[in-house]
Order: sequence, then C-alpha cells, then structure tokens
Amino acid sequence: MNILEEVSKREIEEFNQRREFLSLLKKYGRIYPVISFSNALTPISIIGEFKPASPVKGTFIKDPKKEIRNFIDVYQNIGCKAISVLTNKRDFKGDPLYISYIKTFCNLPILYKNFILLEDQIEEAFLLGADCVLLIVSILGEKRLRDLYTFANKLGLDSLIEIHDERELQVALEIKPKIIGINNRNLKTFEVDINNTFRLSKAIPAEIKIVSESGIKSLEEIDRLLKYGISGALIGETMVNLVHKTDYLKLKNFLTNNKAKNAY
Ligand SMILES: O=P(O)(O)OC[C@@H](O)[C@@H](O)c1c[nH]c2ccccc12
Repeated sequence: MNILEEVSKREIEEFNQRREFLSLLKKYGRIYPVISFSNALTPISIIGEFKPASPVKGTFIKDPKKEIRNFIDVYQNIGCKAISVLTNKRDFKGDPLYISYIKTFCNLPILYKNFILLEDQIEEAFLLGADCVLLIVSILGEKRLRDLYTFANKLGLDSLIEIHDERELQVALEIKPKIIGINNRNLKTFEVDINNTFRLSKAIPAEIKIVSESGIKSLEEIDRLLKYGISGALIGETMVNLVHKTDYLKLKNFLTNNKAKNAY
C-alpha cells in the first residue's frame, strides 16, 4: 500500500467510529446557507489552508485549537478568497468540527479537505457547513468520482476535483467539473513540482476553473500562476510559516494591487 492508500484507509476507519456523530448532525440539519466556492475564485485567489500537520513533514501547528482563530483572521485580513480545512484527525491533526467553528466568524467559502470515499463523508461536510468537498481522482476512479460528484451537486456543494497527471485529467474532464485542482505533489511519492500545473493546465478548457495545489512558496510563483490564468492557489505550509513569522504584508500588498488592476 502507498501512503495515499494507507491514509485513506485510516480515514474511513476514523469516520466509521464517529457515525453516531453523523446521526446527531442529521437531526439538526445544516445551519448556514451554502456559499459558492467556484464563484469566489478569480485569477488569482489564494485559498488559505488550515493544515496542522502532514504525515511526511510532521507537526506545523502545535496547538491548532488555540491558534485556529488567529490563522483564519489573518487569512481573511490578507485577502484570501476561500479557506481549506484539513478534517483528517490522525495524519493531519485536523478536525471536522473546525469547519463549524470557522463558520461562526468567517464568511469565506470553506473546503472540507479529506480523503473522501463515501457519500456519508460528503453529508458530514454539508451538515457541518462546508461549501466544497475535495474529490481525489486517484483514490476514486471514474465511476465513484461521478457518483460522489453527483451526490455533492445535489446537496448544492461544489467539488474540487483533484488530479496529478494526464490520465487523471482525462477522467476528471469526463464529468465536466466546474473546478479542477492540479496537485503539484505526487501523493504516492510526495515529490513536488509546480510545473505540473503549467503542463497540465494547457489541456483544460477555459470554462473550467483551475486551482494549483501544493508546494507554492513564493510571490514569483503566484505571479506566474496568475499570468497563466490559474484561478486559485491552494497554500498550506507556506501560509503556516507566514502566520507564525507574522510576515504576510508582501502577500497582502500583492493581492491588494492585483485586485486594483483587475478592477479596470
Ligand atoms: O502545504 P502545501 O504544500 O501548500 O499543500 C497544500 C495542499 O495542496 C495539500 O495539503 C493537499 C493537496 N491535496 C491534498 C489531499 C489530502 C490532504 C492534503 C492535500
């Protein structure tokens, strides 16, 4: 089994242990209206990821419960257009409950970031207040991808369809999604190469929004993504570093200037 298969398997075990929680959520229903995730993405929008840890690099945020408010406040303040929240507990030290907490003070659309294999996981995301779910082509295959995409659509949720190579891109294009996420990280080997976005984006029709995911580290890279017409940059580790070093002014200025340019 590769890392991706192992993490997905553990997530399903974890999810099955909280089935009672899902029943409880179902009783109360969803509180917040769904916000369009795809409409929030215009070249170039930063999707700030709340990522407490990774299975390969270890812990990024020591006390996520204590720090989450500050993180999301900073993400909003610098001009992020959407938030991604790791909800996998064991390997990423995330929590599904972070979604409903963030909803109480933040109006940005939220992505439920996890290894989704079951309709029930999408239902949990919906009931907690998420606006978008991540569907990873390499763990789903064509049939399951289509089923889960349809299910999310019925609930009014957007899906970020994650691909890593040409073959997965062809599978994704079959369902005519609104948003495709090109992962610069190979989730089987964890190698990162941002050129993956530039290479694969050429074969994606203009009406589909593209999000570049993983390994984005500099303003130069964000600028290059912008020039390629990429709609979104999903950034985890680098955002954590910026928040911890309170070193986000350059990014904030870049996003403000870019907004000003786009206004004309
Ligand atoms: O921390 P980074 O390198 O900026 O990466 C963020 C995000 O792309 C990454 O967390 C991610 C992309 N696809 C995933 C699937 C599951 C878990 C995590 C991910």
